[in-house]
Amino acid sequence: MAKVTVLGAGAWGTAFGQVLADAGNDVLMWAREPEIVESIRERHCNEVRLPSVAKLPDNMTATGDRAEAVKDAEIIIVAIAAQFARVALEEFKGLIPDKAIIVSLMKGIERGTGKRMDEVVKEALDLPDGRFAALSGPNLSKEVAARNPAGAVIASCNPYVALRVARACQTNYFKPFTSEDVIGVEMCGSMKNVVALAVGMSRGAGYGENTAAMIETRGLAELTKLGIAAGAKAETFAGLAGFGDLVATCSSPLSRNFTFGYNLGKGMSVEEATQVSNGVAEGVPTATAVLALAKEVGVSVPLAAAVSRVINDGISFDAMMAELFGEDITEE
Ligand SMILES: NC(=O)C1=CN([C@@H]2O[C@H](COP(=O)(O)OP(=O)(O)OC[C@H]3O[C@@H](n4cnc5c(N)ncnc54)[C@H](OP(=O)(O)O)[C@@H]3O)[C@@H](O)[C@H]2O)C=CC1
Ligand SMILES: O=C(CO)COP(=O)(O)O
Repeated sequence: MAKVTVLGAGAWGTAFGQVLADAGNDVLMWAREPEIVESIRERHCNEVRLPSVAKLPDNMTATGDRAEAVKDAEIIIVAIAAQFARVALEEFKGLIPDKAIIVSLMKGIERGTGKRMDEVVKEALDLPDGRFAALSGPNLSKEVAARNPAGAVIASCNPYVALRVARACQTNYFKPFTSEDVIGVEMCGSMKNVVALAVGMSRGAGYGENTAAMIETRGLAELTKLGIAAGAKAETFAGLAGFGDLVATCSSPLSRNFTFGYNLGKGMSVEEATQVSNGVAEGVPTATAVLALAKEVGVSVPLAAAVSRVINDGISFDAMMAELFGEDITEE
């Protein structure tokens, strides 16, 4: 078993920390707020970000000190809101042990650069490809925290790294699979959030299964096309990180993206929906960020463009659908 550090004690960082602790690792959480550090270290809970868990495992503790957090770590998990990953990780540059493996749990595209989280993490830490892995899948944090059976994909260009991470997080309720398709796993995780926003909007606007199914299907086609153009493998989009996570995120009120979309569909503004959100809705910045990436690789992303119109220009869901439908008849 390994010494594992989790950077970011949000809902998913904490729930995944528990998976790692259940798998027998020594888990050290790093958080920037003293009250979260104190709550995990002294009372074995995270009342702020994961109140559904009454007691975290005893082999899980926390620190607010960056150097202490990573100094002995063999595996370092990054679970920070995607738009802040670069700035947060730059503070750890130079502190990370030479052989440590870095695993990203984040699902987003960086605004301003259009970069995936694998690119952001490697740039921020000056990390070689072979020490990086991305973990993604249908993993609603509250369900994983309740130890409901779940699966995920761990992707790395280095198969030994993927296997090492998989072994470190395998439990009787968490089933990891490995992959070499880092780009595919990253693209699935970030783009499904944009689709979940749109499905949430349709539900909030009062529409039923046909509308949701159309958005999910066309959304999967769009993210597959974009992902392949960015260098991903087609089969990844039919797997846990792709279709699997799309289904979970687009169907559950536990998803912050679905809920954020639902509130927009009911008529809230972006500001109002942000205020009532209980965690980061990564699809909001990603919907716009992905447009830069799509332009760069020459792929049209009508759904992401439409969602970004709702977010940036405040058009309604009905207006968004009217724009998406258009008048042209095209091949599916
Ligand atoms: N929740 C889920 O079900 C799942 C989430 N994910 C992904 O994991 C990532 C994290 O999600 P989750 O934990 O749920 O999100 P939360 O909103 O619960 O937590 C976000 C985390 O990011 C930290 N953070 C934000 N800004 C900074 C900063 N400038 N410096 C340092 N830390 C910062 C927050 O710290 P602070 O508390 O101080 O704000 C917090 O620990 C996201 O990319 C998400 O898409 C993936 C799978 C499942
Ligand atoms: O990624 C997730 C489930 O796999 C969590 O989705 P939200 O970030 O929308 O809560």
